[in-house]
Amino acid sequence: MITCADISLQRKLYKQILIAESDVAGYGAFLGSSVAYPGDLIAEYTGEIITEEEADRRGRLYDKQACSYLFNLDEERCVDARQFGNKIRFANHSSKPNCVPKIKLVNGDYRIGIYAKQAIFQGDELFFEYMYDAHQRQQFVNNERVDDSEQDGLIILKRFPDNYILVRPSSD
Ligand SMILES: C[S@@+](CC[C@H](N)C(=O)[O-])C[C@H]1O[C@@H](n2cnc3c(N)ncnc32)[C@H](O)[C@@H]1O
Repeated sequence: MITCADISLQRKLYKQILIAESDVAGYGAFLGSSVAYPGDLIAEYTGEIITEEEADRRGRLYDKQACSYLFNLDEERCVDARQFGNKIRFANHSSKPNCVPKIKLVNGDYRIGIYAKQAIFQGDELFFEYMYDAHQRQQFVNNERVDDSEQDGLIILKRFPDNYILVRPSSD
């Protein structure tokens, strides 16, 4: 569902996010700020806006690698965060997530805000529910992620050396 913009997305009032090894799969995104309250904007899911056709083409490749950064914007367009996304693309899937994505119309553009569903504390891993197909959902359920050297984190991290912090903060 598309809803109207909120000020926090318009003003890019994002929380700090850290990347570290996930508790469930590969790398994950963790809250670096002290706390996020329900409804707070955490981050914006950014990337390349591509057509459904291109998403299908890339999706077949990503399926083979069992690692996808595609996010369906609407029936015709998709956001691919693999090459040009930001840290929130490392957020993993959960059926009981602490975050929820919302598509907002901001100054005529559709943007994807990732919002806190509940109170989230510094060092907590961030999850949202992916809207992938049944086959991929089953892979998550079975935890059948196949490792791929290009998607294992390090190559991507080298491409964006300034954007990533590989130390998980202590939650003490
Ligand atoms: C957007 S990436 C998330 C970051 C990823 N963990 C990484 O290291 O690059 C999405 C991919 O992470 C993996 N993934 C995400 N959530 C998962 C889960 N709950 N169980 C198993 N694999 C998951 C799948 O391979 C999925 O295609």
